[in-house]
Amino acid sequence: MTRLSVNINKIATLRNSRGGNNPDLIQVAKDCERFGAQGITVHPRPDERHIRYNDVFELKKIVTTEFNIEGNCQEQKFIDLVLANKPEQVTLVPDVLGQITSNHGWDTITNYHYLKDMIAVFKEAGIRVSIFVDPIPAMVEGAAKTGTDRVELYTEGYATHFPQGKELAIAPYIEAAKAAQQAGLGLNAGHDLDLHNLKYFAENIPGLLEVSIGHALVSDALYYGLENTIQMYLRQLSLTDNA
Ligand SMILES: CC(=O)[C@@H](O)[C@H](O)COP(=O)(O)O
Ligand SMILES: NCC(=O)COP(=O)(O)O
Repeated sequence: MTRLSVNINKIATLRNSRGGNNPDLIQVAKDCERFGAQGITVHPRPDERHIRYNDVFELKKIVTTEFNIEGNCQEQKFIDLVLANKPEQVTLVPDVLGQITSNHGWDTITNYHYLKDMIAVFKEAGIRVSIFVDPIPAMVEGAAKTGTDRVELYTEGYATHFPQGKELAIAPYIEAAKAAQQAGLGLNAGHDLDLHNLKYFAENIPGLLEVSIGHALVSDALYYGLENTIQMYLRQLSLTDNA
């Protein structure tokens, strides 16, 4: 079954909005795991708008499932943070400063040499590496040459087009997933996955190992409660006969 990694960025957004420690990010991470989350994902950004660099050190002490740190390795502070905490996985995302959120994957062809060197640093430290890519087979094939362990398919396009036609929305992702399988890459996915579109995605994408979900899950938890929401997402994944 595809694993669910809960991205807790938006818990940190709420915490930071009042300057205190409510909600307590560390306690929420512990509870997410207790409620069934199979991983915790954070995406510390240079402006620390939500996850702070110090949060990562505290989370490393308590995460017992899989810790996935996402971010832009073009920032030395991010590299140092990951190497100091050695999470189970690092996901490299080509954000530029000031982006409201992540909105594109790596060009793994033009960035081949840079990614190959960067990935080697993290793998030398014993950290599994995933790189964020658009659902383009050539980008997946390019990723395979960099030595990465996995790719994470950027799923905003799927989520945006899903309501208009799920078959068309998922088509590029199936092709990209097949390219990952042919290249021997592990496959993750994330961004804007939610309770409406998750099951169809997971049951049609071959070899999907992990989804990381945050924004919609935390928003849903406002209505359904965090424990119930995590289990609703897990049910969407367990109901799928993963392709
Ligand atoms: C890489 C990606 O799509 C998400 O993991 C990202 O972490 C979302 O970041 P925000 O929570 O800052 O929108
Ligand atoms: N890598 C995707 C992620 O961690 C969460 O993305 P979102 O669900 O907040 O859009």
